[in-house]
Amino acid sequence: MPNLTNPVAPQELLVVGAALQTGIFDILKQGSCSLEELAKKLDFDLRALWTVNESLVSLGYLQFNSDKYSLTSEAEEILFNEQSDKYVGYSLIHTFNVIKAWTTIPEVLKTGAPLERVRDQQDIKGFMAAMKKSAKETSDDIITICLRDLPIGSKVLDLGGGPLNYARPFAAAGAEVTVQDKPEVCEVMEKNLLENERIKFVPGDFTEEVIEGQFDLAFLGNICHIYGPEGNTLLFKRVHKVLKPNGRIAILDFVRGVSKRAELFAVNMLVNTQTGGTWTLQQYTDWLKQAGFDDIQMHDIAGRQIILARVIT
Ligand SMILES: C[S@@+](CC[C@H](N)C(=O)[O-])C[C@H]1O[C@@H](n2cnc3c(N)ncnc32)[C@H](O)[C@@H]1O
Repeated sequence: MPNLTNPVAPQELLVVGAALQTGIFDILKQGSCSLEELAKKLDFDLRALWTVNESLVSLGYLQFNSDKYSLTSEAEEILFNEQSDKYVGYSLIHTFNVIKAWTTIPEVLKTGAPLERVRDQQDIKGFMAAMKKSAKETSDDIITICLRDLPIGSKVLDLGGGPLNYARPFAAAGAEVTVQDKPEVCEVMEKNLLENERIKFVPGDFTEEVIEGQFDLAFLGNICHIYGPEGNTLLFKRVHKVLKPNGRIAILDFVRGVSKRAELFAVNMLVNTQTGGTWTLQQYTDWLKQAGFDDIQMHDIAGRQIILARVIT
């Protein structure tokens, strides 16, 4: 019986995460395969694949009938049925990658820098799915707070908004949304836009430049934890330049000293980024003021904080 929440079985998470990351489940979703067919499609070692597959059979994710492996109905539900309460889907790849990264803490403690890792398309898919899952329950409240008192049709810049978790509800609320994200993310996510969605993708690294414009609101959702004090101050200054007089900046993140998750989440940033971490309200206030913002307010939404500030005119 699959049980991904069983805390005494991290091995289950690791073997299922690896099978999802490497595409074993994706191929079996298309139809059943013999060991040899599956090994050929994925270019895998037979003994290794047999060992992993048999462990997945014992855990209830795969079944083996008439010399072929296929997904069990429970695995289909957990991994592929977005309507199910049990759905975990590709976000599991992200969990798998987080675990891999956290095992490097001993090395990172010595060097202070994350270990080099190459991320493939499957990793990006996993990351996007995890972001979607975490935004699902809170996006409506966040959009309401951000757009409060702004006119319908406001221009919104969503920095790092590639996963579309907030861009979509902003657009549905009547805003005209521009998303700036990394080119590789834009390439994957632009294909998911629906016809007539008022969202424009602009590929580009915002640590180099922020797209020009005159925006009513700049939304920085879960990006300030990726960068350090210097990077965030610079980013806020760049954002200030592309906002209208009286324009608003909204920062969504775990604020250190307020969110119960901030300290532990900072470890994830330690093992994955050069300068990232979680920051206090005082730090955000100082950086925002240095960049020319004032009227700073903070709201709590389900354990995350949203900080709003206004361009001083
Ligand atoms: C943690 S995700 C947050 C996604 C979304 N804003 C949300 O809150 O669900 C960070 C996003 O910022 C993007 N990002 C990070 N650094 C960036 C940079 N320097 N330039 C452009 N995009 C960046 C990533 O590609 C990713 O899509």
